[in-house]
Amino acid sequence: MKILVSWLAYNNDFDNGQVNTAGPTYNYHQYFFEQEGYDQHLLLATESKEDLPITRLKNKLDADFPKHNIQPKIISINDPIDLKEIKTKVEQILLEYSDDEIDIFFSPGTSAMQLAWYICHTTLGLQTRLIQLRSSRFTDDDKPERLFIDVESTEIPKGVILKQKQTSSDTFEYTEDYLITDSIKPVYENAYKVAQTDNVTTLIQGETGTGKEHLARFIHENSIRNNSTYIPINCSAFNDDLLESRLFGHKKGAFTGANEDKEGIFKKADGGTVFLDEIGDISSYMQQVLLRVLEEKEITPIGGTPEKVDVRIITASNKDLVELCKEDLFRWDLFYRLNVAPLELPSLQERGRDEIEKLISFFVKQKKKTLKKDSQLELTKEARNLLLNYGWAGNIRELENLIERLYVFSDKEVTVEDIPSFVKENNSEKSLLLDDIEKRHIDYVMTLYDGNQTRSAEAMGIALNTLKNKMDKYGLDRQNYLN
Ligand SMILES: Nc1ncnc2c1ncn2[C@@H]1O[C@H](COP(=O)(O)OP(=O)(O)OP(=O)(O)O)[C@@H](O)[C@H]1O
Repeated sequence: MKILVSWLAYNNDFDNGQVNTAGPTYNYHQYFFEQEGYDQHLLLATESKEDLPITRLKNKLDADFPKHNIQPKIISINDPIDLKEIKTKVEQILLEYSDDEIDIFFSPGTSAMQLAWYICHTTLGLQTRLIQLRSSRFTDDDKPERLFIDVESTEIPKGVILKQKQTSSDTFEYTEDYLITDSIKPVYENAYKVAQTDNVTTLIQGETGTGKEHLARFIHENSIRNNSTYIPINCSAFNDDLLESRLFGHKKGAFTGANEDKEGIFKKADGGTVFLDEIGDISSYMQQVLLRVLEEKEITPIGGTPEKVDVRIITASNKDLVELCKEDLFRWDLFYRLNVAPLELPSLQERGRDEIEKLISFFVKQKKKTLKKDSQLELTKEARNLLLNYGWAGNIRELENLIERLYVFSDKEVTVEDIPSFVKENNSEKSLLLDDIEKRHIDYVMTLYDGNQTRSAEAMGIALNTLKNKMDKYGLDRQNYLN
């Protein structure tokens, strides 16, 4: 079936109490309903005084377009600008048509109603399209123009509930535990938005040590669950039996050694957040169990009966889950359920030297405090360069650990001798000549900006001509960087 759904436009669909034939609903029927071949128009109105107008509008449409199937539906809404209430109601309606093609006529309604459409379109994973009309007053041919609102929808679990924000500020606050540099600012900004939307499952992807757990905790702390429990668990550390028991608990006597009832993490975190790290490593059996938990919102302790839980689930993986799905090692349906709000953290290499430098300074200051040192470490230029040229396969964690190690083993001034040999060995393959470093850096930045010399020069803080001259000098060809 092909359905059109829209709200009654209480002001614009009427003119002095009469149906406005230039109004959005009438216009839609006049110009687009038959052309699109709809089977039904679900015309929504809120209770109270709108029941009369909706009948009037339906009668007029029935008379002028007898073939059009119009189904008025009164929806009980206490407050037409209460987003949470409206969203819950329209979500239920849309889910009734989950097998159908649904065109949402976006224009009529309050802004909360429009926002509810938008959220449903982007999060419910249904076959919806958002449509608005440009009034004939603004078109060349005296006919309204139909426009599709181009936003990607994602395939995600049904029943996402937006809880209204309870924090007072619109953006997150920085604390001294975080360093949010340019490249990860957008990730944290998105994570903040994710945090404001309750019950949305998040998948954080990124190499080991890039800060996935850090980000998961940030989401919990900025969510309405921040006063409840947050429990992280590394799924790869357990076999199936142990993981199942850790997550869902067990009853006394469920297996040898189960001498008493034991609560699982999901129960302990009821009302809070569970962070499942290394989710790509769980077996197909556990994938199936987890999928059921996500679908039913209930857990079954080993040897027990199902129990409802209210837990926000954040997951992370340093493996590419799409690749795992393609290789049949991970279930697509579970992937879609987890990947409702994907977040990806870049590696230190991708973040570049500038940010590595900032992270070094950040941890030098932070560790002075946490390790209760009297004086702050200072790195000689050569020592610092060694760190900047290192590969950092272990990302932020490796960098943080190294600064701690330097605090333990070095005097106030850190020289090349203090830098561990694995860092120096990694560096020795690369020349430390300034020209070579500059060449490598230009190569890196040009790759980052796909050969765009203007942006690369800007990023490096040099003139475009200077960049061109240097590229000539080092024999770097712009063509090689174009995609
Ligand atoms: N934005 C940040 N600011 C300051 N420190 C950070 C930031 N992100 C991560 N860290 C620190 O880096 C270390 C590694 O981070 P985290 O444990 O979150 O990485 P991870 O990606 O979860 O690692 P793994 O894949 O091994 O589980 C932690 O000690 C964390 O405190």
